[in-house]
Amino acid sequence: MHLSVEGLGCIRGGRPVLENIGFQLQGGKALVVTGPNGIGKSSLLRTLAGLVRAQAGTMRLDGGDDDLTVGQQAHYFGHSDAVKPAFTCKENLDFWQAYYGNPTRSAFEALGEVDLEDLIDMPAAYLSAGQSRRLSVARLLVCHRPLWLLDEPTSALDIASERKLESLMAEHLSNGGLIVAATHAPLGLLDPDRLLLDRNRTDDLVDDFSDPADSPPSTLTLETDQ
Ligand SMILES: Nc1ncnc2c1ncn2[C@@H]1O[C@H](COP(=O)(O)OP(=O)(O)OP(=O)(O)O)[C@@H](O)[C@H]1O
Repeated sequence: MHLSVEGLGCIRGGRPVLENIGFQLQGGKALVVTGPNGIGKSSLLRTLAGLVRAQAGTMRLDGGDDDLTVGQQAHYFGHSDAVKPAFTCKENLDFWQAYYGNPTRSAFEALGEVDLEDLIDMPAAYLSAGQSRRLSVARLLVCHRPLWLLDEPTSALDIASERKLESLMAEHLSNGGLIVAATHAPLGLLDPDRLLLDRNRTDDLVDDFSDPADSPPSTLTLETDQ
């Protein structure tokens, strides 16, 4: 499987946020996306997920399902946990499994992986921030989707849960899956490709009060091991 992104651009709030972003990612590899606040890391992940419209460019998952978009073949793990508070942990995972299809682990098994099995019948509203994040991690495990789009996945996780996420990401990659992760923190991924989003320093041309986030990232550094 191979993810190919070329010339990708998106507009948010009427302003260009991403322009001409491109990268290639082989199955079994992770791409770590870094860059300063507001540069467009989350926007890139949301565009890949199909949650923000691509204004320009193409994205393709070769070796995937030609009838599905890239987003339909991806787990999107965003800043907010995709958790329904009135549902129990099991009901949340059962919902996603029924919605996504391609079941892999049961809710009980997935909760066991993130050490939440004792809370299987607890309404998600009563979970702590870290427990809710772990429930979101469990969502990745109940259905197979080859591409994981992870936005700051370790936020709110304790050290043990970070280590667990590391091993789950490694397992996904060793099964030929792909990961695109936006992060400010090390994720413990072995030998990932890297994409740095940055702007050219054209501050002389910009008045003192303009927000640097007003210009889209125009410097793109891509390091691959391919
Ligand atoms: N829903 C939205 N509507 C309009 N503009 C948005 C929206 N979400 C983000 N933006 C703008 O898009 C730009 C990129 O934001 P984005 O969240 O992608 O950055 P980021 O690199 O992920 O930042 P951070 O490191 O702070 O998470 C910012 O200028 C932001 O103001």
